[in-house]
Amino acid sequence: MTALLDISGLKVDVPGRAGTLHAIRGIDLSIGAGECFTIVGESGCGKSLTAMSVLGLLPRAAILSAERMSWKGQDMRRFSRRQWANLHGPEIAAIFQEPMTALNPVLTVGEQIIESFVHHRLGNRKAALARAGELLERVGVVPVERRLAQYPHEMSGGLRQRVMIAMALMCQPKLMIADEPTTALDVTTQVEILKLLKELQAEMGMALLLITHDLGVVAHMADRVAVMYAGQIVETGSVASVLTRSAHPYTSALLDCLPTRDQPLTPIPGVVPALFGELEGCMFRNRCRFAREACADPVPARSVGEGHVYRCLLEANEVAA
Ligand SMILES: Nc1ncnc2c1ncn2[C@@H]1O[C@H](COP(=O)(O)OP(=O)(O)OP(=O)(O)O)[C@@H](O)[C@H]1O
Repeated sequence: MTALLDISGLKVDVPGRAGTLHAIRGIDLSIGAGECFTIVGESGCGKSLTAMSVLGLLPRAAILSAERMSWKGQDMRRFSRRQWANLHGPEIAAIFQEPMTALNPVLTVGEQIIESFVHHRLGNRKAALARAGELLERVGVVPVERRLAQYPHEMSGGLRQRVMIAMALMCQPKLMIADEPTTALDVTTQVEILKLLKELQAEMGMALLLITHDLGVVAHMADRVAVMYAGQIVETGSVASVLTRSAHPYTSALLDCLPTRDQPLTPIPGVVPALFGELEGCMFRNRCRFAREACADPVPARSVGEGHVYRCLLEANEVAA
């Protein structure tokens, strides 16, 4: 299968007063048509900057480099402003944690939802409104006529996120990036929105890059997963393999801290190290119960089998043992 998105050796540095932050440190990522790929990890590990890199929307100060970064075979590193603009909507669309920041408070939902369809000349205003109506109906923002005339603040958080989803689907993107799309919502609404996203992904045949800090979400939604820690992918593979045969102590620790009925959420002790200066060896070693001296040296990538890869000195079955 040819990948839609194919990235290798992606790095993002953010220079600042305290020095240069090495926020993303050489990650590889490939997403095929129609698949659901998740990136999971704790706050600050670089998930959002990865999404922003793919969208060409990094903060101005950030410096991106990559050995390869291609969209359907085209080199994204050489994209002009116009090419990025052409990508947003018909190729890649995105939804974020807080829809209110993405929606314009002074425009009606109707005005905003048709904007990219009209901008990309996919049809006139009437065709755009017809498509918006169909999509709003599909995502459950009804009655459509009334909703189109409303302003974002007149809707609940869950409804606003549904509007964002409909808006992202207007130009039939090949890939939807959903960055923590349900984190700001209550638990019941979270489940509904995730279910909706999964259904729409199948109906529209689009790929989904879902960013989350929740391995439970990964288990329900994804085909493949990349576990990120301190700007690197420490383990990746099919969800079935990574969740049942986790080989990296960080993945295993994330799985152990999932809340259950009898056990409340238990955080992983310790904190993510600051990503400044020379960074050698495994970044998880200061929190890892298996850490040894050699963990301060560069860590090779090892295979568990069938595309399941991890970066650790331990043998694949040692974490579970
Ligand atoms: N605009 C920015 N300027 C400076 N540093 C930034 C900027 N955006 C992100 N960073 C830093 O880059 C690192 C990665 O941030 P990122 O937002 O990608 O993490 P994340 O995994 O998405 O976390 P969260 O789940 O909290 O959003 C963090 O250390 C963060 O402080």
